[in-house]
Amino acid sequence: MVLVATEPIKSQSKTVCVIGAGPSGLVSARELKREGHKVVVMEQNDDVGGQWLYQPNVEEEDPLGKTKALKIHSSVYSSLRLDSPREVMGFSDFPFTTKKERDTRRFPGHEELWLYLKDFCQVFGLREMIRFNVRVEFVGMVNDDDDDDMKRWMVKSVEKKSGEVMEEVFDAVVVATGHYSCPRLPSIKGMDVWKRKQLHSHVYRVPDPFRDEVVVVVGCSMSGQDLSIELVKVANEVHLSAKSLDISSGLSKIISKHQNFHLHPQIESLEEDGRVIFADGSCVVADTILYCTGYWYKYPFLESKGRVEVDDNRVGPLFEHTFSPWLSPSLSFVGIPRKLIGFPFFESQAKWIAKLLSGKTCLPSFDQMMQSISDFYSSREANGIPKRNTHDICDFNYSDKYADYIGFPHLEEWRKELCKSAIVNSLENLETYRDSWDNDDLLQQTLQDPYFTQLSTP
Ligand SMILES: Cc1cc2nc3c(=O)[nH]c(=O)nc-3n(C[C@H](O)[C@H](O)[C@H](O)COP(=O)(O)OP(=O)(O)OC[C@H]3O[C@@H](n4cnc5c(N)ncnc54)[C@H](O)[C@@H]3O)c2cc1C
Repeated sequence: MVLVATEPIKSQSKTVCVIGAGPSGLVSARELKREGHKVVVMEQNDDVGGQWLYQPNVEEEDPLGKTKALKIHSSVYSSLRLDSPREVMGFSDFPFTTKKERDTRRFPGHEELWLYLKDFCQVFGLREMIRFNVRVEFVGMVNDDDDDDMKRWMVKSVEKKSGEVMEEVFDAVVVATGHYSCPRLPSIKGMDVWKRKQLHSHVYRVPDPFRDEVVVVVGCSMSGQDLSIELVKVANEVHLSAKSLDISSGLSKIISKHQNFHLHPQIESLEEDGRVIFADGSCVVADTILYCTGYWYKYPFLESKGRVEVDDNRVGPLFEHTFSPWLSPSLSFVGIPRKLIGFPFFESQAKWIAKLLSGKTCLPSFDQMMQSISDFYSSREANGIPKRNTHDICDFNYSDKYADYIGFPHLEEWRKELCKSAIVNSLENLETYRDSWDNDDLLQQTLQDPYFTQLSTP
């Protein structure tokens, strides 16, 4: 498509509020700083890392996450290891290499990624831009009636310890608040009358509380599989309820290895006496139901007057999952797409936003952005992809197309190959794929790539 660009914005340096100091917010702060913008990052936690800042104490959190204000951001559990090899995860000029006396595994535990993000902050001098323990409670336009393309934004925040409220106006806001914190629950008959323990994986940390229990795990995606495999070692029985019984051979192998591990179809109903009845008529009396059923996108602080809304987990309308046609370039979102190689993609989003704000590039016209969004929705619908999966992008061509908008290099072929290889391995050898790598040639080629020998400089 030939794009008719809107006028580049005039002034070079902007005041920008980035909300969130997870991977998306950190790389946004770096790119904005590099472009000469004045950046304030507001982070509700007391350190950087987002999901990767492990929060072990979940006692105060509502186990089903139904309450309005969640206290805990991270959904990471103690034993979690990355599901993609470390080599594919790093930002373009800051490889996620191994360090002495750290977790040097190819699929390291979560703490290693948190340390990588802390190193990233240190090397690029990001900490001084971050206000910790500051929660953003309101973001709204201050000049909505103006025709001015460049809206300005009121950001109201609360310092969590002192309760001090701040109101500030910024030229632009980058929303980088993540989307794996607000539990999404299925609607199951009898859920409200089932009196035993029900919780969402958001508050699962360790297997011990489930020792000797009968546990029903609902949902068979990565967390559902990982947690079932962990629980089967301590629980009396684990019953995994999946939408489809057509599971990977890797999962089948594990189920057949354990006599106390059972696969079921979806739950039909929950009964007051503790029974869980499945769609095929089978039934168990369970102690606990653990919902591994995903998360909602949520922006409770954002007052966009209907210009960006979440409808059935679609955040929109957003051009390329990043820009609202009405509110760009002063309002943008980083980190919305799921299932792509995350960090390099967040980096390309951040670069685009930073260059737009400094007027070095521009967006297509309003009509073109709306048309592109509409075409995208139609093509997803034609392919039978439900609205709630709008932001699931499993296609490397998409990240390449995205990179082309700003002249960011395409993902290296080795990254794509490593990623695909890990997926194939996990489908076959779910229990062992993180520790046994059967494609040594590919790995050797990868490690010779200049990416791993370049120096990371701010
Ligand atoms: C269990 C689990 C396993 C995962 N495994 C992998 C994996 O193996 N590989 C992978 O690439 N990805 C994985 N992910 C995805 C992970 O979310 C991304 O890697 C990454 O953390 C997304 O970064 P982000 O910065 O967009 O969001 P987050 O990491 O969620 O960071 C958002 C930040 O915004 C802050 N924030 C939110 N609201 C506010 C507010 N109102 N005011 C101030 N601050 C706010 C939060 O405190 C947080 O620090 C996993 C996710 C989960 C839950």
